Amino acid sequence: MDFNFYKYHALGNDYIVIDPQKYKINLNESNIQKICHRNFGVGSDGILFGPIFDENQEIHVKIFNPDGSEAEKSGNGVRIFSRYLFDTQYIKEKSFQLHTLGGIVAVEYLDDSAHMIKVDMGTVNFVSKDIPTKFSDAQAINQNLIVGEKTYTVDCVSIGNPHCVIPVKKVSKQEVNAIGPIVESHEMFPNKINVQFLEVLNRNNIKIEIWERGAGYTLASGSSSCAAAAVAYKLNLVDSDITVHMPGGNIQIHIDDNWRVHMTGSVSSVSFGMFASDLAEQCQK
Ligand SMILES: N[C@@H](CCC[C@H](N)C(=O)O)C(=O)O
Repeated sequence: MDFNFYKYHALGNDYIVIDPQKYKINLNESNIQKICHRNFGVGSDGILFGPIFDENQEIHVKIFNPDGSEAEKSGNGVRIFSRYLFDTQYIKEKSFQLHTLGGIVAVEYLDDSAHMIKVDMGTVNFVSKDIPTKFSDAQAINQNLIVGEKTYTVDCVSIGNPHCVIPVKKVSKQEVNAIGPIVESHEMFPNKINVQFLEVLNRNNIKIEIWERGAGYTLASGSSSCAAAAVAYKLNLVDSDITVHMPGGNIQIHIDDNWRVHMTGSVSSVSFGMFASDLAEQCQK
């Protein structure tokens, strides 16, 4: 039986997979918002729409935030989508390449059931205008960001999607919920930005709290883990193998000599199902 949607989570960061090869749907902004809504829809931190095959039969995925915006990349999203491709037998090999708007990622299944997945997330980029930010320094490292009455020292980076990392003594959910939405839409970030508060525990462990662009507070984020680890490494606060601790669980990061970020983490299946008549009819419009 073919289902309309599949749901997975990666450390509590949950995504709905909708497969255009199996289910026809009009994924406009309003329909995405409805599906992701935790009261009016199925509920999730985003939608993964794929596989979409190009002329070379290479696989592409589109990543949507719950506000309906499209993200260039998602670390948990690519692992979850890779697990879907494994579960539905689109991919039978141990490794393959997946295309996202933010670049190609190399995926490797680490066990026979694809519960642990390793992804080469690509190279980190600290160049202010590439991220993009409006900082005048070439690199968006150690920049002052005025948020209300307070000035934060922030470090911004792109791993395909944009991130603003705020190193602090101790991370708190309360602070990320208060400051995150302001930083996300700050005038210094023309495409908006994902926000992480970063606490360095020791040279191999960091802790983050996350405010995601287009999604809000999330329990975990793969690209945020890459961004925060890369900033901590750039500031020489950690070594190249880092465990990122988040409220939903841990992700392992390795940064190689060329600043490529390798991310390893789990994926769990949650449910599959059908959109029932009211939601289904709305989403065909
Ligand atoms: N949950 C993701 C990030 C999803 C995209 C992000 N909200 C954006 O707009 O860039 C992850 O695991 O990386």
